[in-house]
Amino acid sequence: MSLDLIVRGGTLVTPDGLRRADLGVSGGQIVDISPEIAAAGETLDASGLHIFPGVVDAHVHFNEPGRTHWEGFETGSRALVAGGGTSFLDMPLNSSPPVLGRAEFEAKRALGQQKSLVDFGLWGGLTPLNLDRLEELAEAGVVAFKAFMSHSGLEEFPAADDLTLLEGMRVAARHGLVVGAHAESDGLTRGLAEQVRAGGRTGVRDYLSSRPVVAELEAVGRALLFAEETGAALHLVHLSSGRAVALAYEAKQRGVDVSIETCPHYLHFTDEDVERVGAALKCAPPLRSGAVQEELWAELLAGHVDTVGSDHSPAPPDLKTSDDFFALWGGISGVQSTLNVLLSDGHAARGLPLEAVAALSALNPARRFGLAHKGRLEVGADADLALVKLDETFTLTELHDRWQQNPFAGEAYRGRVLHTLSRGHTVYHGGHFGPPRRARLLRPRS
Ligand SMILES: NC(=O)NC(NC(N)=O)C(=O)[O-]
Ligand SMILES: [Zn+2]
Ligand SMILES: [Zn+2]
Repeated sequence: MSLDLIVRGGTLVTPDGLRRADLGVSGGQIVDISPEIAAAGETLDASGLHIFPGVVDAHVHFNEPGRTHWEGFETGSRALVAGGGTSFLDMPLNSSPPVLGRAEFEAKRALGQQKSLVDFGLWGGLTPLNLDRLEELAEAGVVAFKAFMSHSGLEEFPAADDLTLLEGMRVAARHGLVVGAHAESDGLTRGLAEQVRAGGRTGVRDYLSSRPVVAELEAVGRALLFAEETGAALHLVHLSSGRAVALAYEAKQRGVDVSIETCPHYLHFTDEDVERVGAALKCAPPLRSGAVQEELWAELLAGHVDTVGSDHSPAPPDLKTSDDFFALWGGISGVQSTLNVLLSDGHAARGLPLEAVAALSALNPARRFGLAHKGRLEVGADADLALVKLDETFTLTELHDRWQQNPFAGEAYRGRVLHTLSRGHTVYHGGHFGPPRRARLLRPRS
C-alpha cells in the first residue's frame, strides 16, 4: 500500500493522552495511526516534535467583503496557519454587508473559497433587522448565529434586544444551531460611558471603568435564562472574568446547553497592559485586573472553559489612533497567538495539560459547531496538523495579519509552531506558505 504522506516519529496530542506514533495520510484524511507505519509514501520527519490537531478558531473577524482593508481571508488565514490554525469560523460582521441573509452568505463564501488557505465556516447574524431571514441563513449553511447584547460598534449590525434574542433562540433551537452571544449589558455599558464622557473623561481607565465585570455578569445571566427557556444551545463568546465563567458553568451543571469561550488576550494581558500598550489592546469586554485574570485561569484550569477563540478583529491604523479611548476601534489582533498563549501561559507556567490545550483549541470548538472531521487526531479525521517544538522559547516577531499592530508581538513564548498541514498539504512551514487550494466550506454536521 502507498500513502500520500507519512508523518513519522512525532508525539501525538490526543484527548486520551500523548502517544508516540506515525500518522498516515491519504486523500487528505488520517487513515492510519500506528507505532510504525510500514507503507511507502512521502515522509515528514516529526521526531522531537509534538503534533497537535490544527487550531479550530471559532471566532475571527476577517471582514471580507467590504472591509478587506481591515483584514481579509488571505492575510487572516496566513496569520492563522502561522500559529498552527487549520480552520476558522468567521463572524458575520465586520464584513460589509454583514451576513444577515443568504445573498451575503454566498458572496462571502465565494471569496473565502478563493482566498483562504484553510477550510472555514461562516456565522450568520441575529439582529432585529433579520429575524425573518434566520431560516434562510440556516438553509444556506451557517455554523451558528451571533447576537450582540450591547452595541457592536457598527450601525449595520444592531444589538439584539431581549425579544429579538428570545425569538432568535427559538428559531435556532428548531434548527439545532448554536447562538453565540456577546454578553455585556447595553444599559450598563451605555449609561456608564455617558456618565464618564459627560465629565469629559476619555482615557484608558475611563473606558475600562465603563465596562465592568457586573455588565458581563448581568448579560450572561440573561442569556442563560433565555437559553434555558427556549432550549437553545448558547455559546458565550469572549468571557473575560472568572465569575462569568462560574455563573455559566453553574447553569451548565443544571442542564442548560451552554458552552464557554475565552480568548488569548484575557489570559495573557491585564488592564495595566492596556495602559502601557494603548489602542492595540482595546477590546470589549475589556481586559481585567491581574486578580480577575487569575480567577479566569482558575476556572480554565478547573475545566470549566470549553473553547479558546482569538476574536481576531483588527482595523487600520487610523481607526486605532485617537486621544479619545472610546473612539478607537475595539478589537485585538491575536489570530496567530492562540497556541502560543495556551502553551506558554497555560502549559509551561500553570501546568495546563497538553491534552487540555488540544481540547480547548481544536476538539471542543469542532464538536460544538458540528465539524465532524476537524479538531482531532484520529483515523477518519482530516489531516489538519500543527507540528510544534515544545521546548523552544522564541520571541514573536514575524506577524502575518494585515496590519501587524499586534500586542502579542515582541513577547517571548514557549512552544514554536514549525509546520502546519491542512488536509495533508503544507500550508505553513518555517515562515513560508503553501499555495491556496480551494478551501472547503464547513457546515454544521459536515
Ligand atoms: N465588531 C467587532 O469586531 N467586535 C469585536 N470586538 C471586540 N471584542 O472588541 C467583538 O467580538 O465584540
Ligand atoms: Zn464580541
Ligand atoms: Zn468578535
